[in-house]
Amino acid sequence: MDFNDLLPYLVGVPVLAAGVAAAVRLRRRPTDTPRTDTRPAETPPAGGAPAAGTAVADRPAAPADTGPAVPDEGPEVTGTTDLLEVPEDLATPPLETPAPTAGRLRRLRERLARSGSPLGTRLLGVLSRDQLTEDDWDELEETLLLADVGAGPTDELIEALRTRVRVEGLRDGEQARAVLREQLLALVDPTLDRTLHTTPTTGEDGARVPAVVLVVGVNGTGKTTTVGKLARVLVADGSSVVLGAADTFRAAAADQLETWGSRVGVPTVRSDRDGADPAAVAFDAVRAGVRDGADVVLVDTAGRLQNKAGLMDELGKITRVITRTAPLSEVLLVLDATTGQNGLNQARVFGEVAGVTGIVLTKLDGTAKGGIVVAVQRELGVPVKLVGLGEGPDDLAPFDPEAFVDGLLQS
Ligand SMILES: Nc1nc2c(ncn2[C@@H]2O[C@H](COP(=O)(O)OP(=O)(O)OP(=O)(O)O)[C@@H](O)[C@H]2O)c(=O)[nH]1
Repeated sequence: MDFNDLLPYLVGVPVLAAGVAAAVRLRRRPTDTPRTDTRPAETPPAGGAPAAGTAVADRPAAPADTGPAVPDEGPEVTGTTDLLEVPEDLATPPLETPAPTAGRLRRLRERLARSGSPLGTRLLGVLSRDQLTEDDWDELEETLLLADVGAGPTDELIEALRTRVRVEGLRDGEQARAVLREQLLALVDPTLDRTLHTTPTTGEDGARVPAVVLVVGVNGTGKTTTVGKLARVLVADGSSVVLGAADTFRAAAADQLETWGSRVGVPTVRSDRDGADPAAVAFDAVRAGVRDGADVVLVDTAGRLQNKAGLMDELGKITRVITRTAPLSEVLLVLDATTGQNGLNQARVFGEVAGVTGIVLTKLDGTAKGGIVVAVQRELGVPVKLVGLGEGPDDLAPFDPEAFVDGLLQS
């Protein structure tokens, strides 16, 4: 799906329809209490036995005790998720209507203006001077490096600008702006495919399989918030969504996710046991998505592991367990735009272990250092697909290179 195609005419009807459908699904298999499984966390179930006592709810529900971890290898794990009965008066909360995504990136202008003089404006200030001296070129270079553009892309841009100034000359500010805009755009690379793959596929047996989006990144970068915002975007687009709260490290993360989902009628598969096996939750979420005929399953993860080997183990296991049921459509790496070089180091590690297909750059509203967009794309060789522009529920925008560069060059 291309978010830029998001239909401005989307209003409450599809949202309400999705919400009602979610509520109906929740009541399809009522049980009096959540299933309880008291087996120890690391004991693999006997062949084909349930993997985890995870629960599905579209609002915070009674804690479900979590069963054992999903065996990484071994017998196939069969349907495991129990559904909680939702009391009638709670089952139909008022649903919100997410804002259309078209044009959201325009908000970047005002957010960037609040967080200081954007990179493009500072560059333009130097480039518009009469007769550029070597000191001016040094200043341009320093500005780019301080904005986290990275050494390689900075050299490229300076070289391209020097050539254009030499060949064309810069007559006035307007021309300087046009040249800078063109060169910044080339650096951000409008040719990269930024489509977010969220279309269901058909399995070998002909069955419909939801698109599965795995969201990874270190803690605090905004993963859970991004999953919640993305669910809203998808619902606005008319897709049915299931959330998987595989960030089992922080119990509140599941509550947070469930709250995001319930606001737009999207169910959340979760465990309330701290430290439950994240792969078990991810597995159950995907199975719930298949069973309910969902279009997309979004899986939130913890990313707290201190070393690369641990991270590789955990993400590897989650991936293997998910792909027993459905292929991964996207692995989105969430990065905090304000963390600069540190964020790049994280990106490198996740890029190596997680097979990242797209980057979500959050907190772009909190920095005028837009250069991180360029640096991280170069570092990982994958495009920035979405950007976070604030803490509001609809502050997630599809990344559009032109709108981004225009935001940087605002006067
Ligand atoms: N300003 C701003 N804040 C954001 C943005 N995205 C997320 N946040 C905030 O960042 C904080 C951390 O977000 P979470 O979604 O909890 O981060 P997380 O990566 O899931 O964290 P863990 O669950 O601890 O791993 C929250 O206060 C969010 O509101 C954004 O685009 N802009």
